[in-house]
Amino acid sequence: MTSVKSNWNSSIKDGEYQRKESQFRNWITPDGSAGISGSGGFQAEADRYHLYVSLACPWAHRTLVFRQLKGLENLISVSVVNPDMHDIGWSFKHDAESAKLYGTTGDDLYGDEYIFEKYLAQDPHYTGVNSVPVLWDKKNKVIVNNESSEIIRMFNSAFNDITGNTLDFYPEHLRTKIEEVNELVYHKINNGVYKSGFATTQEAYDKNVKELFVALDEVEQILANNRYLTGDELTEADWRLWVTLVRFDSVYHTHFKCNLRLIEQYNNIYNFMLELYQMPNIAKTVNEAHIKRHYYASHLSFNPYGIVPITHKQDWTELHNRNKTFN
Ligand SMILES: N[C@@H](CCC(=O)N[C@@H](CS)C(=O)NCC(=O)O)C(=O)O
Repeated sequence: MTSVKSNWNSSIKDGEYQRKESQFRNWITPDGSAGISGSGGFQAEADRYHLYVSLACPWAHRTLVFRQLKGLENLISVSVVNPDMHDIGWSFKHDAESAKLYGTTGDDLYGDEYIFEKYLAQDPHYTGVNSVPVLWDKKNKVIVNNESSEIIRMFNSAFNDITGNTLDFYPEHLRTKIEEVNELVYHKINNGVYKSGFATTQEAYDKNVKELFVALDEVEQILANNRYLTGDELTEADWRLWVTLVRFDSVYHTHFKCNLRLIEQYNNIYNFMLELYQMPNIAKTVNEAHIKRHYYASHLSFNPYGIVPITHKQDWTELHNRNKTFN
């Protein structure tokens, strides 16, 4: 059928997981001028752009969160892949049951079967990673961008004139601080859980899992003294951490062997997680069944029977203590 291979095993070097660079780096801008990278021609418009996501993927999750925060729900449409990802990557397998359980939609725009078809449509010789999220231009039928850290920055400001939503999660005066926190959170936590879980040597696992928990201790301390990671304003840095937190106790702790502690055991981090979860329209971006099914049933080399464990229930709607601590 295809020579496309989508497998985390192909990204291992010296026992350690190496995340590959995203290749499509165009920017949507208010007037269609070129952004920080890539080419111009992608003007912010209602109903022109589309997101392809998995609800399991923390990187894709960031883009869904920003779609909500910035009031883009009616402007940017979404398709959700099937949680099971095997050799040829994300599929659009979809029926009434998967829709109900995992929120799948199929490729409701083009009827493709796999995500890789989007990439091959851009370049029949494409050999990069067939990842989600994909930000798609419905007008020109091209991929705009497949790097979530950039997609959230576009969403943060490019559509402001259309939506009138001027909330700013990357404010000028906090940028240095945000970048500093992102650096720690990305390498040691967001990607740290993957580097722990995908390690194929004891050394690589030991190193990464230790660094992960040192970083979590550091974050716990920051959140003891500050409501949010960069002070008293909620920024992209917080949301970038949060997508990993909501997957931690049910997946990373067990599946990726990040089991020194649960997030529930960190007073500040856990309450911070609850506070963000309870913000308007955010809870609906979390699909626990899709998350668990993806990780446990897709990485069969280290969970060969694809058994999805029961994980103990947490009530994320319970009262958090952040208002009391910081008023
Ligand atoms: N740099 C990308 C990373 C996205 C990514 O790694 N997505 C994973 C799912 S969590 C994926 O689709 N992987 C497919 C593959 O590795 O073949 C971003 O942040 O947007």
